[in-house]
Amino acid sequence: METELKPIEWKNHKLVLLDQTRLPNEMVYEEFETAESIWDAIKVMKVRGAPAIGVTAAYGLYLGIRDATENSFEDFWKELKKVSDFLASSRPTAVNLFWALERMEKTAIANNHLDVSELKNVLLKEAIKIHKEDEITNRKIGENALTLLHDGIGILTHCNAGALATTKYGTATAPMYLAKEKGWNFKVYADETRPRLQGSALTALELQLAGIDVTIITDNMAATVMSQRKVNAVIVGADRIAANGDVANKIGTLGLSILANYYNIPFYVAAPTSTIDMKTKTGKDIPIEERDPEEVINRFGQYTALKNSKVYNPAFDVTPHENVTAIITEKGIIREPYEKNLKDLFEESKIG
Ligand SMILES: CSC[C@@H](O)[C@@H](O)C(=O)COP(=O)(O)O
Repeated sequence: METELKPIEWKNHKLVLLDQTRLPNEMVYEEFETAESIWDAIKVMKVRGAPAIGVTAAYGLYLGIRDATENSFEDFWKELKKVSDFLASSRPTAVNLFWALERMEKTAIANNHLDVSELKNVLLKEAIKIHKEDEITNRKIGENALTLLHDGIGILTHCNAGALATTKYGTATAPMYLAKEKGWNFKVYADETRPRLQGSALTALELQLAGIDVTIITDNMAATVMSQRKVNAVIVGADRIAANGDVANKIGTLGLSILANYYNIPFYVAAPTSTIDMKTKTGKDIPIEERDPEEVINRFGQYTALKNSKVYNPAFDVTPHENVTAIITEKGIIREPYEKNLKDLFEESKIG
């Protein structure tokens, strides 16, 4: 098995995605050339994780307008907006999807004086820029996060906020890759993350391939490892952070934050500023995706409950900002009062 996983690649004028639904057993790379197939890849989670969805959607938008025949900007814009709105309907929670599409739209508007063919090239360049920036951003998140950690630490993480959820390093896992580079001795506990098992199938896989000491636990074992003092910090990613610091992330994150607070363990959220949605006031305003009940009751083609069972399957939950020790971004570490400090960060960094 290859040791460096490449979740997203732009190659020979096509988008190549590592099909994450087949991990950890098979490494299958699939090529994409249409917005429709990319919409489907996001929906069925061949590609998943907030930053990775954003990067994929940016390429998807380019692929959706690449063969457009419109000559005037006005007609081209109508087509572009149609493709953008379509891609935006693939998944509702991770704000990076909307952030990347908006950035592509703004790029089109800023270059509306160009020939449509030149404009298409500018849009491809912007998608590639979004892709490349993600790697740099994650490394910076890792460097900032490392200042809060120490050699010998035990870290618990949930879902996959790893390299597979981004383009490299991940967000929650970025300090782990950097700690490994520094030769630190540390242990990671990866929650299995029911129902789709991103923790065991993806996080444990990528950390193991990187030679990082990772132990899988089922979600209901988190309290035990915390009570046994095996964990000194919890680090998770985020799908959307509201302006007041409330964090939407993979279902189960809220429970972990409550446990971490009970056991006095710092609870960190590692995310790029593109995951912070200043237009969403609080966690209550974040749309939470509900997924197919089959994810809960059908495991690997076998029912584990009666087929007609009633099932509730929210894919994300919201952790109130009171439970978050710090939000680690590429631009710095943010603490309470989140509303003020996030506002200052956006104003000082001139984001948005
Ligand atoms: C850096 S990825 C952050 C989040 O997107 C991640 O923690 C998560 O919840 C992923 O959910 P998924 O449903 O697998 O897309």
